[in-house]
Amino acid sequence: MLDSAFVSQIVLPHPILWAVAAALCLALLIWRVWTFIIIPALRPDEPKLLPYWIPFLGHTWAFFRNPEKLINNGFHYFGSNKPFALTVAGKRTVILRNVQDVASVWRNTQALTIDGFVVEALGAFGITKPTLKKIFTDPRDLIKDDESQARSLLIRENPQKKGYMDWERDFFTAQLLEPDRLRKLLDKYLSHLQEVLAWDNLSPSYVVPRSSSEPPRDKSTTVSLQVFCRYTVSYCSTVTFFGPKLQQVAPQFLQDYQDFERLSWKVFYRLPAFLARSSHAAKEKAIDGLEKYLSLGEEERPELETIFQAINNELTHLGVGRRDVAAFIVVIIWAINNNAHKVAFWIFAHMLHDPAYLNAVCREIDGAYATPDAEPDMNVLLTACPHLDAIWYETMRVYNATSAIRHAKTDCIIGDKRIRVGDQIVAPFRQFHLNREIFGADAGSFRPERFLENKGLHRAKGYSPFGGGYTYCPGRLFAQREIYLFVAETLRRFDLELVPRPGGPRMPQVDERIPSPAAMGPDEDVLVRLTPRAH
Ligand code: HEM
Repeated sequence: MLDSAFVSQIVLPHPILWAVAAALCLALLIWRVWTFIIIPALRPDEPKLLPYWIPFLGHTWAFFRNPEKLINNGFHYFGSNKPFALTVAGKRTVILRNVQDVASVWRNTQALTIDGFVVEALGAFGITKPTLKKIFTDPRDLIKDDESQARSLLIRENPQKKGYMDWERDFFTAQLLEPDRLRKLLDKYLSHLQEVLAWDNLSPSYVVPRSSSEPPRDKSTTVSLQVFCRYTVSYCSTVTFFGPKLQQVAPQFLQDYQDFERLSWKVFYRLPAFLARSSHAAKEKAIDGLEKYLSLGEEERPELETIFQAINNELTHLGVGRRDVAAFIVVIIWAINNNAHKVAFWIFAHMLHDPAYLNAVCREIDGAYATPDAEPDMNVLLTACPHLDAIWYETMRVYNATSAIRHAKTDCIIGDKRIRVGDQIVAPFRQFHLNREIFGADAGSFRPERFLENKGLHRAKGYSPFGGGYTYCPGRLFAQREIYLFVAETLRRFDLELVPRPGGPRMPQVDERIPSPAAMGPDEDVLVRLTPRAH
């Protein structure tokens, strides 16, 4: 029994508070019925909105925290493959589930554009508003003096008078897909790879110091697989595109860039400044280094690749300041590296946990080297290494959380649903990649053999690890070839062995705590012993 004196002391909320609380609950209920039952019934041609409880906030938190889980919830809730909608940061975000709908989004370049997303992403990386305006303006309105007009590709070689961003897209595609240019880039990449994988050049940044209790071994070393992949890929691509001068004028650049890249998701997902201080600081340092490099005269950095030389020149012609140019280029360096080293990590990690598969890949790769000291034959790597192909396709299927993103400039119809101006459209490719109807009942498991059993599977509709439409990754050929070279040169030089871990071997899983706009990272590193191979 409660003490009556105690009961008399309990202060009950004032009746007015009860009334306010009841009115709020009633208003919320009416809002829910109106928004999620009445409106959908009145407007059957609109994408249905996944119900939520807090007006305005909607699905924002869940979308940034774990978009895949939220989207899966939506798929299960509606149980059909029609587009449905979320409310993210106050905007209607339409999610596509049908491969045909994605194809019609890619085709509809009149109504649907990536520009809004580009502005948001570049803004998050610190590029200033005036620059964001300039890159979408007709260049003839910005480049006025005769000398700049005579030198600018945006004026001279741009018959459709595209704004900088659209011009850059075409330029990238021409530079990175043209066979001769691609071959030259890869020749450079290979020479840097050979230099950086030479035994005496292995970097202390990924070598794990030997513990005093470990028996000394003849010529073998333990490395962190994560850092080995991140370092090697970023080093080789940076020297390929910028030459050794960048390292000379900004010796910290590579480290600063990697520090930034590790935390870049915080910038990309626009975490509040107090939660993303270290990532912004690392980004600013990387930009400092690049700015210093760009301030050299052209003759002092002759190895800067045409692609970046042109970006630097054209942005400068438009009147963009050097700091913004440097920030712009750091974003592109991020696009080049951020996915590639994670993909390489998963390929190595799976092979190390499946020795039979590793042996099969080693045998294939040996066939690409005519003699022990020869260069690898790219043609053999690309056409006569089915196990390497299969593990590449499977890694890109399972570990790539990329999406196609578009904004509606005008109303249009996708999958018989009305898309309105201002809507954001998202096609989450991983949902297609894990679709059992396309990849079989075990679509959720990592099994490269599916690509050996069905040789055309990588051409299946719904398999789009490099996106599509007018933003189809222009680096796709370079990416596949650089990773094949990295795998080939590593396996050719070293015997790879898992370092025993407490509890026995464990294949890392995707780190779900860190949201990823593309290739996903592991929840645990893998330690690998490298021993020079006897040929
Ligand atoms: C495994 C590595 C890579 C993956 C998984 C990947 C994936 C992607 C994806 C999914 C997109 C967006 C496509 C879309 O919006 O539809 C993209 C865009 C882009 N990628 Fe890659 N990429 C990789 C490597 C590279 C490399 C090595 C380069 C350059 C050498 C590169 C340059 C770019 C650029 C410049 C864009 C922007 C395209 C635009 O907005 O028009 N990527 N990439």
